Amino acid sequence: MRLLEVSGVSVTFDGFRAIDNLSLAVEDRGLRAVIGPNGAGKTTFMDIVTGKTRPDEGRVVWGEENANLLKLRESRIAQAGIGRKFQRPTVFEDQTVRENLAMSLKAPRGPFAVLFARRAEEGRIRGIADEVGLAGQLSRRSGELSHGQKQWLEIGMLLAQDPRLLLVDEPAAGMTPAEREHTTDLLRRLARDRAVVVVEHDMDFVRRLDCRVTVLHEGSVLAEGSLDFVTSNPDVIDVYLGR
Ligand SMILES: Nc1ncnc2c1ncn2[C@@H]1O[C@H](COP(=O)(O)OP(=O)(O)OP(=O)(O)O)[C@@H](O)[C@H]1O
Repeated sequence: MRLLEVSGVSVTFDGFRAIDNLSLAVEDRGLRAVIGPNGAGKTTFMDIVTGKTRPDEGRVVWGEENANLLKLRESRIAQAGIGRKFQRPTVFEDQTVRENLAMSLKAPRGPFAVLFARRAEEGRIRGIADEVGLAGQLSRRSGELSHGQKQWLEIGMLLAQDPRLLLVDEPAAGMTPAEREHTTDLLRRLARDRAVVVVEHDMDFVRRLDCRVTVLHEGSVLAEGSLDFVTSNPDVIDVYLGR
């Protein structure tokens, strides 16, 4: 099923067209990599989807009901199921891994929910920690984690909100080879039952993701397909790889 559809979107900053008639669709499951040269519009694309930037024209529709995301505030879009992972981790360093995850879980409502909430919450926290590979780190102060572990914790914090679409900005940056491998496995696993869109510069990392690739250039889609397909496209070689 089609989860997100961006069509004919344009954004102009001070007369400069950062996004130019961009159309791009994302299915409800699976991984997608978005690549492209500096200034291609990758960050602005994510800003539009998350409601941070409003386009001048075009449509952005979401979910079964084709909800118009352009009418929703940022907080509403997050609640609708779009989670965004920025490049630098923003975990609470003085809190433990468990406390960081607990804060991100949806607050249970109602008097009966509260009675059972603690045990259920611990189960969720353990489940998420397991999923991102931090099961042995729950009691550690987050500030002591490695850079990669902080990134995984932040992904865990997003998972606590059950997103249907995860937008992940340059996850491999600053990671050791072992951390990259773990991150690739994690993203691929997460994409089994949700949509995961990864913006990434590192071609080796993209290759290991082994997924459909969208190449952006000057604010629109230049090519789309497997990595081998797009990297053999002469236009892509010209604007991105050949330099
Ligand atoms: N708020 C803004 N005001 C003015 N220009 C902007 C603004 N945001 C982005 N731009 C410009 O829009 C273009 C697209 O930027 P964007 O950050 O989306 O590209 P990118 O593909 O993410 O690049 P990078 O790979 O360097 O992160 C760039 O030329 C940038 O300078």
